[in-house]
Amino acid sequence: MIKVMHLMKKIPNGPTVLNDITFQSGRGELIAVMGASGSGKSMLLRCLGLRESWSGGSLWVDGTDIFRKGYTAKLKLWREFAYLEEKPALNPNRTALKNTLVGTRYQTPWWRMLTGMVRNDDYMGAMDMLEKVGLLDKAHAKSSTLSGGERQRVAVARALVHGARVILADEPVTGLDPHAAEAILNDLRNVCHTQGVTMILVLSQNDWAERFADRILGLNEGELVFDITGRRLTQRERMLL
Ligand SMILES: Nc1ncnc2c1ncn2[C@@H]1O[C@H](COP(=O)(O)OP(=O)(O)OP(=O)(O)O)[C@@H](O)[C@H]1O
Repeated sequence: MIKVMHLMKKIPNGPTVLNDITFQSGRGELIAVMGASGSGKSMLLRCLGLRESWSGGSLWVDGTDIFRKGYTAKLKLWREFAYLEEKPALNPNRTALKNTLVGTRYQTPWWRMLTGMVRNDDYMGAMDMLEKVGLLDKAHAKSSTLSGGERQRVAVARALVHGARVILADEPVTGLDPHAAEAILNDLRNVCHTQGVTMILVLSQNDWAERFADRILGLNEGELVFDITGRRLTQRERMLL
């Protein structure tokens, strides 16, 4: 479904941050990206979400070469690939439910962006999605009262309600207590497997990646040093990070 071929990112007058990254991912996979600080994890996500230009390489989604297809293909990708920052921007005065219903700029009609008006079907869809990410009991809480992890999950629910098929999230559980982090990763994995959504997450802890991800990509100094499926890392692989 997603095929990344020879992705290269060079900062103008600066370093090469990603070099010759090639991998594929299937529908409904949860993929963890691991690597030391500065290895290029955030840049990889930003490049996949087209938040950064590519210096080289090609991106194929469902058989379409995105860079060759021009603006319409990119627009489709911006709609379908949700890039979630470490601290997603939510309206603090709106409830979790309203924030879920009102999407980001590429996903929401202008009148809904301004007014927050919703239809009944949309309302039920958003409640379903909040339930799937384990937040039904917080649906009517103002987002300013939610924890960092809960806000991340509202952002995930919002992306899913607005038709995201791929979610790119940078350290979605960093800073949470281990128990909460594991519960969230469990919810996210269920969403992948039941909704056919692909998630590519930067995860800082090896054991979370090993326990929850279907695949693990390892980055070191901008290079992909391993791409493993369905098993734990070997000692040698750990040393590569
Ligand atoms: N605009 C930029 N100009 C120069 N260097 C940059 C720029 N953006 C990123 N870099 C460099 O690219 C490298 C990778 O950055 P990136 O943020 O992707 O790392 P990371 O693996 O996500 O790190 P961390 O775990 O600390 O967040 C770093 O060395 C960073 O300094």
